[in-house]
Amino acid sequence: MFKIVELKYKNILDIDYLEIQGNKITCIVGESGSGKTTLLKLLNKLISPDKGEIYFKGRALKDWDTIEIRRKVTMLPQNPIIFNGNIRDNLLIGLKFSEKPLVKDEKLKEILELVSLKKELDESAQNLSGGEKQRLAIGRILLLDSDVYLLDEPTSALDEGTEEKVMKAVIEYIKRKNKMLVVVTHSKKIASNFSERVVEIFDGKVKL
Ligand SMILES: Nc1ncnc2c1ncn2[C@@H]1O[C@H](COP(=O)(O)OP(=O)(O)OP(=O)(O)O)[C@@H](O)[C@H]1O
Repeated sequence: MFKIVELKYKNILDIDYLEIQGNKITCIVGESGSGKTTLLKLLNKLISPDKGEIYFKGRALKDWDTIEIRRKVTMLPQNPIIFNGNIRDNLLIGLKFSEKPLVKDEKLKEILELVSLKKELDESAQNLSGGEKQRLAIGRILLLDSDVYLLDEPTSALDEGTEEKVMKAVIEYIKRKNKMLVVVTHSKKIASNFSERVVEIFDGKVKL
């Protein structure tokens, strides 16, 4: 679904060729500062390559309308924003921003259960723990029903058991809906247990 050809971005990334298939769960691993987040931002057209081309569904990203691409490809940043208001507001805000139809509480409760967040929709989101906020943010983007999800260390604040449970549920959900998933993770366990392909970035290059 993504194809990267002779890409250079500042002195951060230098990728000769990389294909990321749509029907596989892909994990991106590599040491801190190697360029993983930068790669996700390029795929989401938040930044553009200095040289080379990225293709999405066979068409160069530069030829895609930015708004169209963001509707299809959703990136969850490492430190997602939690807005003032309650859990319901925080789940619905992504749909509001992207002008998609809102959903009923029943659906919101389903999503909370999926991300193992045992909280009421009326509870304030500001008091949630770091790991709970991460799960709320995962729930928020799952509601968007995008074609592709790019998750940047989505479960880094969770204990190992919860991390596994949440990743398993998210992956099942994404597979069931035929979506594409790319996850940046530091967890070797997540990469080995859940990914169908591991891409290692080392000093801005894809390690072969
Ligand atoms: N806009 C920018 N301008 C200059 N340097 C940048 C920019 N963005 C990131 N960098 C640098 O590029 C390198 C790669 O950053 P990136 O965030 O992609 O790494 P990462 O692999 O995701 O790291 P981590 O695992 O710590 O999140 C880092 O050295 C970072 O400081």
